[in-house]
Amino acid sequence: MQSTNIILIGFMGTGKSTVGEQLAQRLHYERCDLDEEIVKATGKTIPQIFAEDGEEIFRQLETNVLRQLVDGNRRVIITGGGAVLRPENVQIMLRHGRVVALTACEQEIIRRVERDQNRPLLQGNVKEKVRELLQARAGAYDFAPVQIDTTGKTIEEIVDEITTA
Ligand SMILES: Nc1ncnc2c1ncn2[C@@H]1O[C@H](COP(=O)(O)OP(=O)(O)O)[C@@H](O)[C@H]1O
Ligand SMILES: O=C(O)C1=C[C@@H](OP(=O)(O)O)[C@@H](O)[C@H](O)C1
Ligand SMILES: [Mg+2]
Repeated sequence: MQSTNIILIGFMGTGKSTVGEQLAQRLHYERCDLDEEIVKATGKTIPQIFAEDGEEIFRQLETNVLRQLVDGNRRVIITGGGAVLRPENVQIMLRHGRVVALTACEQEIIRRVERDQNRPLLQGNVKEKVRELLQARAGAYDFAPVQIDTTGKTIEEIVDEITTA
């Protein structure tokens, strides 16, 4: 595998943060998580940013952090599920790394995110929110040349697939 950045995209709960950590360890790449960098930069949690500043500010922070992180090499850049919504971000990703999309079926996504309170867009009826957002974002992750279905796979199997893709 060439030395460059690997950029993980995918809907919430597809395992970007979990897989990214193992992938970075395996390849001896630096692990960079957009959400974590935003939290560090603002001193606020993600739900706090959404509640106090709104989604638009969060999206701007996401773009700013993405721009900074791609300016490096041998990084596993873990994005949040909505980072692909800005065409500007898609261009940055394609220009600066190998973009890998993780997918999972709807039931599996719901099972994985159900008990997590950290996703402001999924508060309330999680099943309904996931269904609505999956529809609204249909096709948004298709631009990645590598697509990996994570349903029923272990993290190790997914990392294997990414490193051999
Ligand atoms: N392949 C997998 N099989 C089972 N559970 C998984 C898998 N990948 C991630 N998870 C679990 O799903 C939840 C969401 O994973 P996370 O890595 O936070 O996803 P994302 O960053 O894409 O939102 C976590 O509890 C994680 O342990
Ligand atoms: O899909 C989204 O819009 C979001 C996904 C989250 O990251 P994960 O995909 O890691 O859950 C986080 O960035 C924020 O809650 C918004
Ligand atoms: Mg994540």
